[in-house]
Amino acid sequence: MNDQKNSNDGKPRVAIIGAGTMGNGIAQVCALAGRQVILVDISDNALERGIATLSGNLERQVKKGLIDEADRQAALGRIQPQTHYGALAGSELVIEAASENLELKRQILTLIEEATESDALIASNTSSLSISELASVLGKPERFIGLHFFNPVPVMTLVEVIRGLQTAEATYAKALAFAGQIGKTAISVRNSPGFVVNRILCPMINEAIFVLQEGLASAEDIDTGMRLGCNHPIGPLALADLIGLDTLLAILETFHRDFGDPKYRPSTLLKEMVAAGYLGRKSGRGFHSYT
Ligand SMILES: NC(=O)c1ccc[n+]([C@@H]2O[C@H](COP(=O)([O-])OP(=O)(O)OC[C@H]3O[C@@H](n4cnc5c(N)ncnc54)[C@H](O)[C@@H]3O)[C@@H](O)[C@H]2O)c1
Repeated sequence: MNDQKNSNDGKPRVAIIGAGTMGNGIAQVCALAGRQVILVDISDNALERGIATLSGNLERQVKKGLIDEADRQAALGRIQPQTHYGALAGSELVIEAASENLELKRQILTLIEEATESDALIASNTSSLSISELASVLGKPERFIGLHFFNPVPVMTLVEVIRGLQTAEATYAKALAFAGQIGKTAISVRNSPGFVVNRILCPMINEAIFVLQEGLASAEDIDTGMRLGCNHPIGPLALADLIGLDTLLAILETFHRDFGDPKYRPSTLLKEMVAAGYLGRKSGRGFHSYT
Protein backbone atom coordinates (compact mmCIF):
# COMPACT_ATOMS: atom_id res chain seq x y z
CA MET A 1 0.00 0.00 0.00
CA ASN A 2 1.52 3.35 -0.94
CA ASP A 3 1.53 6.49 1.20
CA GLN A 4 -1.03 8.16 -1.01
CA LYS A 5 -3.57 5.53 0.07
CA ASN A 6 -3.05 6.28 3.74
CA SER A 7 -4.86 8.98 5.66
CA ASN A 8 -3.04 10.85 8.42
CA ASP A 9 -3.70 8.09 10.94
CA GLY A 10 -2.49 5.37 8.55
CA LYS A 11 -5.93 3.98 7.72
CA PRO A 12 -6.54 3.39 4.00
CA ARG A 13 -8.89 5.72 2.17
CA VAL A 14 -12.31 4.54 1.00
CA ALA A 15 -14.35 6.05 -1.84
CA ILE A 16 -18.11 5.74 -2.15
CA ILE A 17 -20.04 6.33 -5.37
CA GLY A 18 -23.56 7.65 -4.75
CA ALA A 19 -24.59 9.82 -1.79
CA GLY A 20 -28.18 8.53 -1.60
CA THR A 21 -29.91 6.41 1.04
CA MET A 22 -27.10 3.83 1.17
CA GLY A 23 -24.05 5.81 0.07
CA ASN A 24 -24.35 8.46 2.78
CA GLY A 25 -24.88 5.76 5.42
CA ILE A 26 -21.80 3.83 4.27
CA ALA A 27 -19.81 7.08 4.28
CA GLN A 28 -20.94 7.80 7.85
CA VAL A 29 -19.95 4.36 9.13
CA CYS A 30 -16.56 4.43 7.38
CA ALA A 31 -15.79 7.94 8.67
CA LEU A 32 -16.75 6.99 12.25
CA ALA A 33 -14.40 4.00 11.93
CA GLY A 34 -11.60 6.49 11.20
CA ARG A 35 -11.42 6.22 7.41
CA GLN A 36 -10.92 9.18 5.11
CA VAL A 37 -13.89 9.04 2.75
CA ILE A 38 -14.33 10.41 -0.77
CA LEU A 39 -18.08 10.64 -1.48
CA VAL A 40 -18.93 11.00 -5.19
CA ASP A 41 -22.29 11.88 -6.73
CA ILE A 42 -23.37 13.50 -9.99
CA SER A 43 -24.43 16.87 -8.60
CA ASP A 44 -23.65 19.24 -5.76
CA ASN A 45 -27.33 19.00 -4.80
CA ALA A 46 -27.17 15.23 -4.33
CA LEU A 47 -24.00 15.59 -2.29
CA GLU A 48 -25.50 18.33 -0.12
CA ARG A 49 -28.56 16.16 0.57
CA GLY A 50 -26.34 13.18 1.44
CA ILE A 51 -24.11 15.20 3.78
CA ALA A 52 -27.19 16.80 5.43
CA THR A 53 -28.67 13.35 6.06
CA LEU A 54 -25.54 11.85 7.56
CA SER A 55 -24.89 15.00 9.55
CA GLY A 56 -28.40 14.73 11.07
CA ASN A 57 -27.81 11.04 11.81
CA LEU A 58 -24.53 11.84 13.56
CA GLU A 59 -26.30 14.49 15.67
CA ARG A 60 -28.91 11.92 16.70
CA GLN A 61 -26.11 9.52 17.69
CA VAL A 62 -24.61 12.27 19.90
CA LYS A 63 -28.02 12.92 21.53
CA LYS A 64 -28.40 9.21 22.24
CA GLY A 65 -24.93 9.15 23.81
CA LEU A 66 -23.62 6.63 21.23
CA ILE A 67 -20.80 8.97 20.17
CA ASP A 68 -19.52 12.25 21.54
CA GLU A 69 -19.36 15.66 19.86
CA ALA A 70 -15.65 15.26 19.05
CA ASP A 71 -16.39 11.96 17.24
CA ARG A 72 -19.13 13.65 15.23
CA GLN A 73 -16.91 16.52 14.16
CA ALA A 74 -13.99 14.23 13.37
CA ALA A 75 -16.22 11.97 11.24
CA LEU A 76 -17.65 14.92 9.30
CA GLY A 77 -14.12 16.25 8.76
CA ARG A 78 -13.06 12.95 7.17
CA ILE A 79 -15.74 13.05 4.44
CA GLN A 80 -14.84 14.82 1.21
CA PRO A 81 -17.76 15.31 -1.22
CA GLN A 82 -16.75 15.30 -4.91
CA THR A 83 -18.53 15.37 -8.27
CA HIS A 84 -15.66 14.00 -10.38
CA TYR A 85 -14.21 10.52 -10.57
CA GLY A 86 -10.62 11.85 -10.66
CA ALA A 87 -10.97 12.19 -6.86
CA LEU A 88 -10.89 8.38 -6.56
CA ALA A 89 -7.14 8.19 -7.21
CA GLY A 90 -5.35 6.79 -4.16
CA SER A 91 -8.38 4.99 -2.71
CA GLU A 92 -7.73 1.48 -1.44
CA LEU A 93 -11.38 0.49 -1.81
CA VAL A 94 -14.19 1.96 -3.92
CA ILE A 95 -17.77 1.02 -3.03
CA GLU A 96 -20.32 1.67 -5.78
CA ALA A 97 -23.69 2.59 -4.23
CA ALA A 98 -25.43 4.38 -7.12
CA SER A 99 -28.96 3.72 -8.36
CA GLU A 100 -29.96 0.08 -9.04
CA ASN A 101 -29.55 0.07 -12.81
CA LEU A 102 -27.29 -2.39 -14.65
CA GLU A 103 -26.28 -0.09 -17.51
CA LEU A 104 -25.53 2.80 -15.12
CA LYS A 105 -23.44 0.55 -12.87
CA ARG A 106 -21.49 -0.81 -15.86
CA GLN A 107 -20.62 2.77 -16.88
CA ILE A 108 -19.65 3.70 -13.34
CA LEU A 109 -17.42 0.62 -12.92
CA THR A 110 -15.53 1.53 -16.09
CA LEU A 111 -15.00 5.06 -14.75
CA ILE A 112 -13.84 3.68 -11.39
CA GLU A 113 -11.32 1.37 -13.08
CA GLU A 114 -9.94 4.27 -15.13
CA ALA A 115 -9.58 6.47 -12.04
CA THR A 116 -8.00 3.99 -9.59
CA GLU A 117 -4.70 2.14 -9.26
CA SER A 118 -4.79 -1.47 -10.46
CA ASP A 119 -4.56 -2.93 -6.93
CA ALA A 120 -7.58 -1.03 -5.56
CA LEU A 121 -10.52 -3.19 -4.50
CA ILE A 122 -13.82 -2.40 -6.25
CA ALA A 123 -17.11 -3.37 -4.62
CA SER A 124 -20.78 -2.91 -5.43
CA ASN A 125 -23.58 -2.47 -2.94
CA THR A 126 -26.09 -3.77 -5.49
CA SER A 127 -29.17 -5.42 -3.97
CA SER A 128 -29.86 -7.82 -6.79
CA LEU A 129 -27.59 -7.53 -9.83
CA SER A 130 -25.12 -10.27 -10.69
CA ILE A 131 -21.65 -9.70 -9.25
CA SER A 132 -20.14 -11.89 -12.01
CA GLU A 133 -21.88 -9.84 -14.70
CA LEU A 134 -20.83 -6.52 -13.17
CA ALA A 135 -17.25 -7.82 -12.81
CA SER A 136 -17.13 -8.69 -16.51
CA VAL A 137 -16.87 -5.02 -17.54
CA LEU A 138 -13.57 -4.65 -15.66
CA GLY A 139 -10.12 -5.32 -17.08
CA LYS A 140 -9.21 -6.91 -13.71
CA PRO A 141 -12.47 -8.59 -12.59
CA GLU A 142 -10.65 -10.56 -9.86
CA ARG A 143 -10.54 -7.41 -7.71
CA PHE A 144 -14.33 -6.99 -7.77
CA ILE A 145 -16.74 -8.19 -5.06
CA GLY A 146 -20.22 -7.55 -3.69
CA LEU A 147 -20.41 -5.70 -0.36
CA HIS A 148 -24.11 -5.55 0.38
CA PHE A 149 -24.96 -3.26 3.30
CA PHE A 150 -28.40 -3.00 4.92
CA ASN A 151 -30.62 0.02 5.45
CA PRO A 152 -30.17 2.09 7.61
CA VAL A 153 -26.44 1.40 7.34
CA PRO A 154 -25.44 3.02 10.67
CA VAL A 155 -27.94 0.79 12.52
CA MET A 156 -27.86 -2.54 10.66
CA THR A 157 -24.76 -4.58 11.45
CA LEU A 158 -24.92 -7.10 8.59
CA VAL A 159 -22.90 -7.04 5.37
CA GLU A 160 -23.29 -9.77 2.75
CA VAL A 161 -19.94 -10.45 1.08
CA ILE A 162 -20.66 -11.87 -2.37
CA ARG A 163 -18.05 -13.53 -4.52
CA GLY A 164 -18.56 -13.57 -8.28
CA LEU A 165 -17.02 -16.32 -10.40
CA GLN A 166 -14.00 -14.09 -11.06
CA THR A 167 -13.41 -12.79 -7.48
CA ALA A 168 -9.89 -13.61 -6.19
CA GLU A 169 -9.39 -15.16 -2.72
CA ALA A 170 -7.25 -12.15 -1.76
CA THR A 171 -10.11 -9.79 -2.69
CA TYR A 172 -12.52 -11.85 -0.59
CA ALA A 173 -10.13 -11.85 2.40
CA LYS A 174 -9.63 -8.06 2.19
CA ALA A 175 -13.38 -7.44 1.92
CA LEU A 176 -14.06 -9.60 4.99
CA ALA A 177 -11.35 -7.78 6.94
CA PHE A 178 -12.78 -4.38 5.90
CA ALA A 179 -16.29 -5.35 7.06
CA GLY A 180 -14.85 -6.27 10.48
CA GLN A 181 -12.81 -3.06 10.71
CA ILE A 182 -15.89 -0.87 10.26
CA GLY A 183 -17.81 -2.87 12.90
CA LYS A 184 -20.02 -5.00 10.64
CA THR A 185 -20.70 -8.73 10.77
CA ALA A 186 -20.19 -10.41 7.41
CA ILE A 187 -21.90 -13.44 5.96
CA SER A 188 -20.43 -15.10 2.86
CA VAL A 189 -22.75 -15.63 -0.05
CA ARG A 190 -22.45 -17.18 -3.50
CA ASN A 191 -23.53 -14.94 -6.36
CA SER A 192 -27.22 -15.35 -7.20
CA PRO A 193 -30.00 -12.76 -7.75
CA GLY A 194 -30.79 -11.03 -4.46
CA PHE A 195 -28.10 -13.06 -2.64
CA VAL A 196 -29.59 -14.42 0.62
CA VAL A 197 -31.42 -11.78 2.65
CA ASN A 198 -33.28 -9.97 -0.16
CA ARG A 199 -34.13 -13.29 -1.82
CA ILE A 200 -36.18 -14.06 1.28
CA LEU A 201 -37.23 -10.52 2.28
CA CYS A 202 -38.37 -8.90 -0.99
CA PRO A 203 -40.92 -11.57 -2.02
CA MET A 204 -42.37 -11.23 1.52
CA ILE A 205 -42.74 -7.44 1.07
CA ASN A 206 -44.21 -7.96 -2.42
CA GLU A 207 -46.78 -10.34 -0.92
CA ALA A 208 -47.70 -7.68 1.66
CA ILE A 209 -48.33 -5.26 -1.25
CA PHE A 210 -50.52 -7.90 -2.97
CA VAL A 211 -52.47 -8.24 0.29
CA LEU A 212 -53.00 -4.45 0.33
CA GLN A 213 -53.90 -4.43 -3.39
CA GLU A 214 -56.50 -7.15 -2.82
CA GLY A 215 -58.05 -5.05 -0.05
CA LEU A 216 -57.59 -7.68 2.66
CA ALA A 217 -56.47 -5.10 5.24
CA SER A 218 -55.24 -1.51 5.52
CA ALA A 219 -51.53 -0.65 5.29
CA GLU A 220 -51.53 0.10 9.03
CA ASP A 221 -53.13 -3.25 9.89
CA ILE A 222 -50.81 -5.23 7.60
CA ASP A 223 -47.80 -3.64 9.29
CA THR A 224 -49.25 -4.08 12.79
CA GLY A 225 -50.02 -7.71 11.94
CA MET A 226 -46.44 -8.50 10.97
CA ARG A 227 -44.96 -6.52 13.89
CA LEU A 228 -47.09 -8.09 16.58
CA GLY A 229 -47.72 -11.45 14.92
CA CYS A 230 -44.19 -12.19 13.75
CA ASN A 231 -42.18 -9.92 16.04
CA HIS A 232 -40.76 -7.99 13.07
CA PRO A 233 -39.35 -4.65 14.29
CA ILE A 234 -41.03 -2.82 11.39
CA GLY A 235 -43.98 -3.78 9.17
CA PRO A 236 -43.31 -4.86 5.54
CA LEU A 237 -44.97 -1.77 3.99
CA ALA A 238 -43.08 0.63 6.25
CA LEU A 239 -39.94 -1.31 5.33
CA ALA A 240 -40.77 -0.93 1.61
CA ASP A 241 -41.02 2.86 2.19
CA LEU A 242 -37.63 2.79 3.93
CA ILE A 243 -35.97 0.78 1.14
CA GLY A 244 -37.48 3.03 -1.55
CA LEU A 245 -40.27 1.70 -3.79
CA ASP A 246 -38.21 2.26 -6.98
CA THR A 247 -35.34 0.22 -5.52
CA LEU A 248 -37.74 -2.53 -4.38
CA LEU A 249 -39.33 -2.65 -7.85
CA ALA A 250 -35.91 -2.87 -9.51
CA ILE A 251 -34.98 -5.79 -7.23
CA LEU A 252 -38.21 -7.70 -7.96
CA GLU A 253 -37.85 -7.09 -11.70
CA THR A 254 -34.33 -8.56 -11.55
CA PHE A 255 -35.62 -11.66 -9.70
CA HIS A 256 -38.47 -12.05 -12.19
CA ARG A 257 -36.16 -11.70 -15.20
CA ASP A 258 -33.17 -13.71 -13.90
CA PHE A 259 -35.02 -16.64 -12.30
CA GLY A 260 -37.74 -16.63 -14.99
CA ASP A 261 -40.21 -17.61 -12.29
CA PRO A 262 -43.64 -15.86 -12.15
CA LYS A 263 -43.68 -16.09 -8.36
CA TYR A 264 -41.37 -13.03 -8.35
CA ARG A 265 -43.65 -10.76 -10.48
CA PRO A 266 -43.93 -7.32 -8.85
CA SER A 267 -47.46 -6.34 -7.79
CA THR A 268 -49.21 -3.89 -10.10
CA LEU A 269 -49.81 -1.57 -7.14
CA LEU A 270 -46.04 -1.29 -6.57
CA LYS A 271 -45.50 -0.47 -10.26
CA GLU A 272 -48.27 2.12 -10.18
CA MET A 273 -46.89 3.81 -7.07
CA VAL A 274 -43.41 4.07 -8.58
CA ALA A 275 -44.91 5.46 -11.81
CA ALA A 276 -46.74 8.08 -9.72
CA GLY A 277 -43.49 9.12 -8.02
CA TYR A 278 -44.55 7.72 -4.64
CA LEU A 279 -41.17 6.28 -3.69
CA GLY A 280 -41.52 6.01 0.10
CA ARG A 281 -39.62 8.05 2.66
CA LYS A 282 -37.30 9.68 0.16
CA SER A 283 -40.24 11.30 -1.70
CA GLY A 284 -42.36 11.93 1.41
CA ARG A 285 -45.06 9.47 0.40
CA GLY A 286 -45.27 5.71 -0.06
CA PHE A 287 -47.58 3.25 1.69
CA HIS A 288 -47.42 5.70 4.58
CA SER A 289 -47.04 9.49 4.57
CA TYR A 290 -43.86 11.26 5.76
CA THR A 291 -44.74 14.93 5.39
N1 LIG B 1 -32.31 1.37 -0.30
C1 LIG B 1 -32.00 0.22 0.30
O1 LIG B 1 -32.64 -0.22 1.28
C2 LIG B 1 -30.81 -0.58 -0.19
C3 LIG B 1 -30.27 -1.57 0.63
C4 LIG B 1 -29.13 -2.26 0.21
C5 LIG B 1 -28.57 -1.97 -1.04
N2 LIG B 1 -29.14 -1.01 -1.83
C6 LIG B 1 -28.50 -0.73 -3.12
O2 LIG B 1 -27.67 0.41 -2.97
C7 LIG B 1 -27.62 1.13 -4.21
C8 LIG B 1 -28.07 2.55 -3.96
O3 LIG B 1 -29.41 2.54 -3.51
P1 LIG B 1 -30.03 3.79 -2.73
O4 LIG B 1 -31.26 3.27 -2.05
O5 LIG B 1 -28.96 4.48 -1.94
O6 LIG B 1 -30.47 4.71 -3.97
P2 LIG B 1 -30.78 6.27 -3.94
O7 LIG B 1 -31.70 6.51 -5.08
O8 LIG B 1 -31.16 6.75 -2.59
O9 LIG B 1 -29.33 6.93 -4.27
C9 LIG B 1 -28.63 6.69 -5.47
C10 LIG B 1 -27.63 7.83 -5.65
O10 LIG B 1 -26.79 7.50 -6.78
C11 LIG B 1 -26.50 8.74 -7.43
N3 LIG B 1 -26.01 8.49 -8.78
C12 LIG B 1 -26.71 8.19 -9.91
N4 LIG B 1 -25.86 8.10 -10.95
C13 LIG B 1 -24.60 8.33 -10.47
C14 LIG B 1 -23.31 8.39 -11.07
N5 LIG B 1 -23.13 8.19 -12.37
N6 LIG B 1 -22.24 8.66 -10.28
C15 LIG B 1 -22.41 8.87 -8.96
N7 LIG B 1 -23.61 8.83 -8.33
C16 LIG B 1 -24.69 8.58 -9.09
C17 LIG B 1 -27.85 9.46 -7.39
O11 LIG B 1 -27.69 10.84 -7.66
C18 LIG B 1 -28.30 9.18 -5.96
O12 LIG B 1 -27.83 10.15 -5.04
C19 LIG B 1 -28.51 0.35 -5.20
O13 LIG B 1 -27.71 -0.53 -5.93
C20 LIG B 1 -29.45 -0.40 -4.27
O14 LIG B 1 -29.97 -1.56 -4.86
C21 LIG B 1 -30.23 -0.29 -1.43
